[in-house]
Amino acid sequence: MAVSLKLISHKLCPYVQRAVIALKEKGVPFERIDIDLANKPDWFLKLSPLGKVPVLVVTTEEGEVALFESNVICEYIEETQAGAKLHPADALKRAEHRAWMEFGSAILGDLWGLETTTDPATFESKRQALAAKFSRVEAALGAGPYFASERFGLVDAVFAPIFRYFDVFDELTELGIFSDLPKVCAWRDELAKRPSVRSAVGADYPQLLRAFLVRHDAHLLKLAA
Ligand SMILES: N[C@@H](CCC(=O)N[C@@H](CS)C(=O)NCC(=O)O)C(=O)O
Repeated sequence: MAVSLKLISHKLCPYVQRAVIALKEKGVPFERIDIDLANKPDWFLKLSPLGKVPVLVVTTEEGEVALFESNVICEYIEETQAGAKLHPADALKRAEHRAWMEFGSAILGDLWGLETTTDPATFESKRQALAAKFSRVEAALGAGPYFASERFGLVDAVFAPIFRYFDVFDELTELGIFSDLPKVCAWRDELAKRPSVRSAVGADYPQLLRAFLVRHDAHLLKLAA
């Protein structure tokens, strides 16, 4: 039914990257348009009710629909596109996976501010909140290599970009979030190898994220110094 898909995006955004991973896993062609979030174009503000990326513009014979909210976009891709199934067939399992996708978004809620804060106390409380959330992830993981064992799915697409964010932090300093979480570490390593993840996140990502941290004079950089 969809005639073309256009993803409005930003290179550093992990919400965008989960949608890109879903599209790549399905092998769906799409156009990616990066915008400057510090200077949002008017055409984008008209499309995006919250002024946030990603937005997936779906063009059909009937016209254009702009979808927002990354998890909704991922679900739309799963429901409408051929290719590998990214959700379990069982309704209860599928609901459980959707809950963990939301949990991934909650982790990003704690992450925002950790990378840009200049206040050590805020930094420490966010670090602890993240450590607590990842210990819940550890308890939820099975034998691996992916969230639902052998099959890569949307929960993996949500967490892979989150782990790539932490990879950059880990090059700077030891945050101690993953040290006692062997299943999380194994999952993180496995996801980093996935071709869809590598192409969604991009080889220039660490460099761009480091430049972002410098621009914000992040506390993280002071820990690393
Ligand atoms: N709940 C949204 C969050 C998206 C989001 O926060 N995107 C950030 C970039 S990573 C954004 O567009 N920020 C611009 C702004 O808030 O002005 C989703 O899942 O799509």
